[in-house]
Amino acid sequence: MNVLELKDVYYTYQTKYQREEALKGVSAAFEPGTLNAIVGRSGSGKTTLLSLMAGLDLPTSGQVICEGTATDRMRLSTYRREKAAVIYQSFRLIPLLTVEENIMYPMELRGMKARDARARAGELAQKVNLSQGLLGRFPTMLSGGEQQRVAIARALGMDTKILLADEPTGNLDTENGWRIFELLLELAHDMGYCVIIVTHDMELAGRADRVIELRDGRIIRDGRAGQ
Ligand SMILES: Nc1ncnc2c1ncn2[C@@H]1O[C@H](COP(=O)(O)OP(=O)(O)OP(=O)(O)O)[C@@H](O)[C@H]1O
Repeated sequence: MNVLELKDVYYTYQTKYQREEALKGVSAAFEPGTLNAIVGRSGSGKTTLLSLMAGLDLPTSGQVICEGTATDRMRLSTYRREKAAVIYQSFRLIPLLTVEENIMYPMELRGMKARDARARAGELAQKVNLSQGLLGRFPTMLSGGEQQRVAIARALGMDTKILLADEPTGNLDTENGWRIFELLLELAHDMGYCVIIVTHDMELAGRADRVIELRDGRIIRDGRAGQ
């Protein structure tokens, strides 16, 4: 069963002076329990595609369908809150909040009581292998790999089935990059998340369950790693 489906998706950036067709008829379906890598050279449309799956905008034509409902049939803010959590290359943690508060933040926004959110934050920290001793620190007092784990724990607190990540290892050294990739793989295989990452790292992509390659806004390869 698909959790997310792209149906003939087109996206055009229209500025005052020019028109850029970034996606030209992209179709694909994504299943829970899988890690999918989107690759392609610079400007091929990867970030644009991820943005549509994240509900930041609607396709110019075509549909992004999540669990049977197209994003143009729901409020995008609801979609973003309930359906797809995003992890960024630059972590995007809130510097004035502690690690624990960063993880709690989206849960509290959803109306969870502070006590429950704190307990859940502790569980999620454990899930992403962040030691409890780090919970009281501020993000700047952590390594890049640790900060990305906090960002992943925060995303898990959104309770979505879809996890999107734009270059999640892009700011990390090779070893930490692999560790984060392995964590994402575990979240897909052991916890059933549908994980979709954009990456320039072909070695990492080769370990994903599936690799989708874009060129000039079209899919030119879609298959299991190594095919
Ligand atoms: N805000 C924008 N306004 C106009 N054109 C844009 C905008 N953002 C992206 N584009 C264009 O859309 C196309 C796809 O861009 P996109 O950022 O999706 O590619 P990408 O594969 O993620 O590239 P990179 O690997 O360099 O991040 C490119 O031709 C780009 O110049």
